[in-house]
Amino acid sequence: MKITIIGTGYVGLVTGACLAELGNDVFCLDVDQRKIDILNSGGIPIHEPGLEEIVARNRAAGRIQFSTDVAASVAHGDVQFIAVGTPPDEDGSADLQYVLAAARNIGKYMNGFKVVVDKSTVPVGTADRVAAALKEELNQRATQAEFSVVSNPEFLKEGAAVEDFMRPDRIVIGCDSSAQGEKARSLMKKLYAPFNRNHERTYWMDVRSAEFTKYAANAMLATRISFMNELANLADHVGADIEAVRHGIGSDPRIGHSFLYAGCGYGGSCFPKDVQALERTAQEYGLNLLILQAVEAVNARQKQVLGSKIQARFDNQLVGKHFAIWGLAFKPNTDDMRAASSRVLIGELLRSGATVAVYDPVSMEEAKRVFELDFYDAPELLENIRYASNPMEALNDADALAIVTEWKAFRSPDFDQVKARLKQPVIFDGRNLFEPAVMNELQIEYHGIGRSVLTRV
Ligand SMILES: NC(=O)C1=CN([C@@H]2O[C@H](COP(=O)(O)OP(=O)(O)OC[C@H]3O[C@@H](n4cnc5c(N)ncnc54)[C@H](O)[C@@H]3O)[C@@H](O)[C@H]2O)C=CC1
Ligand SMILES: O=C(O)[C@H]1O[C@H](OP(=O)(O)OP(=O)(O)OC[C@H]2O[C@@H](n3ccc(=O)[nH]c3=O)[C@H](O)[C@@H]2O)[C@H](O)[C@@H](O)[C@@H]1O
Repeated sequence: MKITIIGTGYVGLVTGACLAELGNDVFCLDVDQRKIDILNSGGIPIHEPGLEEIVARNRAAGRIQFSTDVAASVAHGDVQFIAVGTPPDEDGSADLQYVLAAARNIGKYMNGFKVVVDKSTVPVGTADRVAAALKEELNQRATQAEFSVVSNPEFLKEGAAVEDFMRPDRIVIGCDSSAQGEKARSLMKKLYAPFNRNHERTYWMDVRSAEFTKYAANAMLATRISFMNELANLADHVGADIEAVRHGIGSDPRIGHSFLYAGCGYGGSCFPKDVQALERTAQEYGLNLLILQAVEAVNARQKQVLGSKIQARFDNQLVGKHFAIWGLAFKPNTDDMRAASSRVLIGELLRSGATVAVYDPVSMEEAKRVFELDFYDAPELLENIRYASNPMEALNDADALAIVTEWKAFRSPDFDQVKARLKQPVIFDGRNLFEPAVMNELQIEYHGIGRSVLTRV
């Protein structure tokens, strides 16, 4: 099938590469010449396990091409996927300017029937706006060409994007019931057939429900995390261990084990923005989503939890103190630092007069870019960040270690070395990687999230 993907970011590039891998003829369009140049020279602009190999294999086989040529991209695909960003606007609502610009571009050049697929996460009602933008462009050209706008939200996770796309839990497709909608449905059915032959994992629904499903999923996951984080903070006070509680409740199949990990808050490009956008949608209809307001507030507080624990442990005297930080990305297996908890912690430490040595397996370059933005008002503080060459080296002469991201490489360190390098053996663990009892035996002072068991040496 001939497919065009508009936007070659995380979602667009993974979608394009995976669809090419299944034998489709894929045209990837982006407005960012730099990204297209990287892709055309054999590189990939993001860190995503397994993606580079798939892109290289399909490029060599001539099944995927990258370009900034809008007319050629519209001419290419019978199915046009819109996978551009939908960042938060100033009021938290989803900014649709890129989605609508992509739609207008399709309308400017299309001559025959096109299925236009909203892959981006977009508020309920966006498909109607995309259809209106297409019509407007067609009217301006006095051209009549048929189309159908389909909602096919994406549920992949960064760091596991290829695996998630290739082996989806579910495929949600929203089509309308017009003749064009039926035509679109049969094309989408054909396109997704290799993923689930009997379509046992495809959920067909109306367009608005499909749009809503995406926000409902992210909002539910964010809610579980904030709920557990709030309980973890209570566990710290009452002397319970949130990890034991997590196992205890997760074994109830009505609750399940996934996404119940307490930590130093959720980040990334999606949960924060999608929770906010859903709240704004509700406000447009005069409704307040009270649970989601609390989810956001709890998460904002949770991102400060490591900083607060460190302040308390050092009696609010951080001037001249030095901390090692393991993990900068918002989660493992990505270099993405959007809304990462590390940024809140490092902001707190530096602005309180401390210095830090940071280490992340892949986000070191991204960190330099991001910290310039975070400390635009106090650039002298950038001098107080040292970029370590490996996790152990980051520990040298630090007053404590703080762990923000649960990279595998941090899970079984040589604790003798950890103790030898730190000034004193103190660990603040924002992802509950270690067992308090083991830390106790090792004579390491351990501050987890909701683990209550605290040992002082
Ligand atoms: N990142 C993720 O894990 C997931 C993201 N999503 C959603 O997918 C959408 C895309 O997200 P990402 O891929 O992370 O964004 P991204 O920011 O990585 O990529 C978007 C790309 O679109 C390009 N672009 C913008 N306007 C364009 C236009 N008119 N024509 C062609 N290209 C254009 C940009 O240059 C950029 O390369 C968002 O709505 C997001 O919420 C959904 C599921 C997972
Ligand atoms: O819409 C999106 O873009 C995507 O958002 C999330 O994916 P992602 O943001 O890549 O990462 P997650 O693995 O969901 O983690 C998000 C944040 O939650 C935190 N988290 C996750 C799970 C948990 O139990 N506890 C917890 O604190 C992680 O550390 C991370 O900061 C969803 O999991 C995807 O299904 C969805 O497609």
